[in-house]
Amino acid sequence: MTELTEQKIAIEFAGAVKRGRRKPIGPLNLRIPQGYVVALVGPNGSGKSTMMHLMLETIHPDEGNISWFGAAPEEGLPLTLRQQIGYVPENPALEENFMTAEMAAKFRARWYPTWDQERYEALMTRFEVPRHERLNRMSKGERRKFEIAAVLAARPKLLLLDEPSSGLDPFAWKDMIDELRALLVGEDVTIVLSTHIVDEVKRLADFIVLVHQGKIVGMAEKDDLFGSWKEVWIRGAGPEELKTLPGLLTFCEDGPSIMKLVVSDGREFDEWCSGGAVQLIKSRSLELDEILGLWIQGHQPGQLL
Ligand SMILES: Nc1ncnc2c1ncn2[C@@H]1O[C@H](COP(=O)(O)OP(=O)(O)OP(=O)(O)O)[C@@H](O)[C@H]1O
Repeated sequence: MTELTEQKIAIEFAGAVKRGRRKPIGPLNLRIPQGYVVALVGPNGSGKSTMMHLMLETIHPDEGNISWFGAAPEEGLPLTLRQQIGYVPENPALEENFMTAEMAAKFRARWYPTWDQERYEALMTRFEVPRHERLNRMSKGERRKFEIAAVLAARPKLLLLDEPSSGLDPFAWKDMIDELRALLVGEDVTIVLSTHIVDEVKRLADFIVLVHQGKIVGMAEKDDLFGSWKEVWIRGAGPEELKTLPGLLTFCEDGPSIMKLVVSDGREFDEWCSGGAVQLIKSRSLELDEILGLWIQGHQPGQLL
């Protein structure tokens, strides 16, 4: 993709800090490129939902600022922009609890000028959501399906999804992924997604932002992250020889004269290996949780921040 500096930016955090948490969240510095899917990942309590609320302006930063599509209006988010932001919260809003899905959809149709009733109907049918049930009487998954149908029907320019698949059965989960992917093809929409589901990251995200203890550890392109870090087993090199291996992250002995390594750049490793003295026994790509673990420890993947 084009360099991030040349990209249009949907949301920018510039030194934003939110206090009043057990630990302050921030300072956050982040540029979310327009038209891409950015997955916020990180342990529980690291600050992902707080970042969503800052992006929605349901809370304000105590320091620094946030801008939307290149503007940081002093008087806050203008109505016209608010109406272009769709949000699926981690826990559904209480205000709509006593409405049926139909009533809540009517309410939202008035709020969003881009509301697409046909799309809403099609999604509700596809998800098999009971239309005349009060939202607080729905199962957790049914309620979540309504939230997703309603947020997609609003055709937002910026879509904030806080653990959207929580409570969804695998069929509905696949439908949701398909719908989100379809949305990305046809429209100039930016999606920020907070998730703990590896498959969701793999299937949707363009970029991954790792959040840890209220700080942004970094932002990387998903394909770079998944493609390059590898665990390899070799014979014929000890700790001394390994000093010459570029991109070595960790190593340990794993049997007689066998070393197990994690390397950040598969190609550099292949070149290093091709000298002849070192024998490659086997290799595997790291899983996301392993990659994130190393990243939190301070090993840097190709980063954009
Ligand atoms: N309304 C609030 N008032 C004060 N502190 C809060 C509030 N909401 C969250 N926190 C605190 O802020 C920190 C970050 O919470 P946040 O919900 O943003 O994390 P998260 O990364 O979304 O976690 P999870 O993965 O569990 O959803 C936590 O220490 C939490 O206790």
